Amino acid sequence: MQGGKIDTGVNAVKNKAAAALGDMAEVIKTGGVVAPVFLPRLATYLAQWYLSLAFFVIVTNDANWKVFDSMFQRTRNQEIFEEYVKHVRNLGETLFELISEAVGLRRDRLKEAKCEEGMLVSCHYYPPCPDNSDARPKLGSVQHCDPSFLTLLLQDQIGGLQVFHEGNWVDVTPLHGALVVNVGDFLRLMTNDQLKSVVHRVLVDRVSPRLSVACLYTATTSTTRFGPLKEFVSESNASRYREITGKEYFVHLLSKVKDNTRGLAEFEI
Ligand SMILES: O=C(O)CCC(=O)C(=O)O
Ligand SMILES: [Fe+2]
Repeated sequence: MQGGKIDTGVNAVKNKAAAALGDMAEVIKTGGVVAPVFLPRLATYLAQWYLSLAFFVIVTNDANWKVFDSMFQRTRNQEIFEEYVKHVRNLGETLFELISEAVGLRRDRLKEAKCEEGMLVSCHYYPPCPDNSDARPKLGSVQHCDPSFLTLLLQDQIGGLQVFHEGNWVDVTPLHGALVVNVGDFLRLMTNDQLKSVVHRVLVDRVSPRLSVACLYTATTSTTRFGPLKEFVSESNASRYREITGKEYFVHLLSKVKDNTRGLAEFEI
């Protein structure tokens, strides 16, 4: 993806996020498919005076674009958003092909298995938190694995994203013009644990607000059943998960607001 496109996306989001978030309540009332899935979870964890907002839009087909219409006509941000998502989808297609080959599958196998169909675009605005009265990390997003096959994340230059690696929280330092790509729970399920979903969280800055746009390839609205692909199951390597629909996974996830680092555990055999 060209750096210019990403810059355009970041700037558009920076300029318009506050307005879009301001309209969020109305969009939720009128939009139908907007799913503020993280809000209860964030509310549970945020410091008492600290508030983080996120809005979620499912982009699966033309009908759902109506939600973008309703949101971005107000903010005149629609074109840039659509263009950004188009570029992310192009990149995503290539990534799914590369990942398929990397795990020994046919190039188009993950596409064929419908990993690319649904997308959840999650725009985050994290206000700063100047409180240093104690040493506890100030969380903008609690630790979690993504409810996705794959997530393509655009973060601004503030930093704060961390992944849990070998017992430590490691900073994912922003790299100008780069997207962060991470494996989510659904790809872990499909590959029968060959690919692992990554545990991550977001710390807020003391001074500056932070913005990010996460595009999650996911199965939110799908009635399709997903389970370990037959290529990853054999006599010596039994299926570790039962088949689930996206809906089942999300219902379970929302019931576990305090800990979704192992959202898949529920579906283990
Ligand atoms: O804001 C970020 O950098 C990460 C957001 C995130 O983890 C998510 O949307 O799942
Ligand atoms: Fe995430």
